Amino acid sequence: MTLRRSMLFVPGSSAAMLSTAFIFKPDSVMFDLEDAVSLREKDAARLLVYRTLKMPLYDGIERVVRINPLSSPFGHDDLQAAVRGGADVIRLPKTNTADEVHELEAAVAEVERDCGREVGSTRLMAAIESASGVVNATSIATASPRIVGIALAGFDYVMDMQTTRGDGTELFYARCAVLHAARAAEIDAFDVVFPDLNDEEGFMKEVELIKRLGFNGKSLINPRQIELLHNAYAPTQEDVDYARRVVAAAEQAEADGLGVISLNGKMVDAPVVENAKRVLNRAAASGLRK
Ligand SMILES: CC(=O)SCCNC(=O)CCNC(=O)[C@H](O)C(C)(C)COP(=O)(O)OP(=O)(O)OC[C@H]1O[C@@H](n2cnc3c(N)ncnc32)[C@H](O)[C@@H]1OP(=O)(O)O
Ligand SMILES: O=C([O-])CC(=O)C(=O)O
Ligand SMILES: [Mg+2]
Repeated sequence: MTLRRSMLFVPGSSAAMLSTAFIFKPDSVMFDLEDAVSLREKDAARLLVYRTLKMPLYDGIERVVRINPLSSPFGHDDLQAAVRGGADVIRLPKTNTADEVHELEAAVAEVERDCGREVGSTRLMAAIESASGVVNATSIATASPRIVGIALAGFDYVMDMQTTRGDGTELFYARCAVLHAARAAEIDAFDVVFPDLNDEEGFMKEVELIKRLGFNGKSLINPRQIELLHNAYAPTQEDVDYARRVVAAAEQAEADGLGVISLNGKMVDAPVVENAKRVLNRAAASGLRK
């Protein structure tokens, strides 16, 4: 089971953060060349990220690079550095249409061919940051077999919608649309960044909501948020005990030739058993909640 609960943004212009972020053990690290980097620092950041990718610091952590849009003066240079550096995933920001993914896919294949990397080995991710992106989420999610996930990017999205971040009501439709597009395409779905580092309660409330909706995880901006997020996604001992009882009861029912059965007054049928197995797999992959 590949866990993608936490995707930690690391500004590509910060040599200090680039050389230490692995310590915090996010599931994925995202070296940013886009909005965390000022115009003056774009070239230096690209070089720093390339050098970081070439170092063996991030073994066991998925390395994502957020490039600038291909229509910007930086996008193609960013892509060269990221693909040649050996990034696992390229994250395209501000994705509005499937055609932008097709354009990225073709550009990545060309760099892969040029640098001798296996064609198809670089994965893609699209960030959806506008009303058009949300409306086109399904075609974006299915635009390329290289796409491993789509992410909702809340800050640009609320700007486009002429509103601001609040209690989550403003993101409700977009979250559901992005999530359904991802699930229909059988790829991962990532929720927005939570900006207030001191509001732990607000962060946890948001995490509970997106976990309940079905997101795989969130983009994060600060290492303090990683442990909280991983812990919230980990099953409890109680969840695991119950899941084991469900699986054992289902195996007994199967041996007895029964379909649906009841366990302590609760119906157990195929999807319930499937869910119990998922809980056990997740516990094996992530450990139990502390
Ligand atoms: C809308 C968007 O596009 S969001 C995506 C773009 N934004 C980003 O990439 C921002 C990433 N995050 C950051 O730069 C920082 O966390 C900030 C600016 C938000 C807050 O910074 P600080 O107030 O210094 O955070 P904090 O006090 O928690 O930092 C503690 C330590 O963690 C480090 N740290 C903080 N954030 C990160 C990070 N994202 N990656 C790696 N290390 C980090 C700090 O450098 C500091 O290290 P030190 O103790 O060795 O000095
Ligand atoms: O991609 C993200 O998660 C962050 C971002 O750019 C936004 O919220 O606009
Ligand atoms: Mg953005």
